[in-house]
Amino acid sequence: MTDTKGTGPVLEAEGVHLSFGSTPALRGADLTVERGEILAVMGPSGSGKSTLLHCLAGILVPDAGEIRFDGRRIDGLGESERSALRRDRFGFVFQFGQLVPELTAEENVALPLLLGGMRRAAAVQRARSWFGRLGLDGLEQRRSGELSGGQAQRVALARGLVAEPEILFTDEPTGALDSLTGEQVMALLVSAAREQGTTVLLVTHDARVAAYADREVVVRDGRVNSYSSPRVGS
Ligand SMILES: Nc1ncnc2c1ncn2[C@@H]1O[C@H](COP(=O)(O)OP(=O)(O)OP(=O)(O)O)[C@@H](O)[C@H]1O
Repeated sequence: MTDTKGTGPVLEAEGVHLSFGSTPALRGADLTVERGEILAVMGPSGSGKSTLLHCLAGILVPDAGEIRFDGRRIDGLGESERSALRRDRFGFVFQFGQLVPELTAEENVALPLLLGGMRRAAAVQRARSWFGRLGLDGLEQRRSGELSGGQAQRVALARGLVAEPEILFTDEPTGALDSLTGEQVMALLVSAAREQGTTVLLVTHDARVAAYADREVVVRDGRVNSYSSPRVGS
């Protein structure tokens, strides 16, 4: 599938509408995401940020409009194709790391590789290489209940990036952390994503979190209606 990788925008939403029953969540959302950029999606509570992220990631299917990944429409794909796309090309980190409690930290990180068909020994070895990088040395065998919030979120970050996804989708990744720990997680997220050229879509309320992005957009009433200038030097 990588032969479809082009040079245009990596992800686009055009005229996307989605309602939950009679509640309109997206009302003609347009967004273009450039390859390799770190984009913060901001906006008030209930404005449609998470719904937009879920449409772009192929989790939700819009009622109308188009979603394109690498120039190819994904909104018309069936559930199994969208699920393969999410597994093979995308990574995810949410507010509460959502580690599998029965698995050790290193098994959690290895999970996307195992789901992608990598042999267990190779997957665990690759997962382990993330622990030093994220300041998690010695925690490989812990289960999620034995980790602090910041440690668990760094494990979730390693899991989101271990398969070198083209896009990392992340929704309030530091929302459950105190501000210092949140800043550390953001700094690690940004440096790891840049190192491997992963595009990041970052939904957040928090201007301090958005400050790590190259660019910010604001969602209001289901539309992406305000663009800030790209940061100098980005
Ligand atoms: N599963 C759902 N069922 C019904 N309504 C929903 C559902 N998910 C979202 N909504 C509604 O859609 C609208 C947009 O929600 P969304 O979660 O995308 O907003 P948000 O900007 O991410 O909000 P927040 O910042 O509070 O997380 C809101 O009115 C919300 O109540």
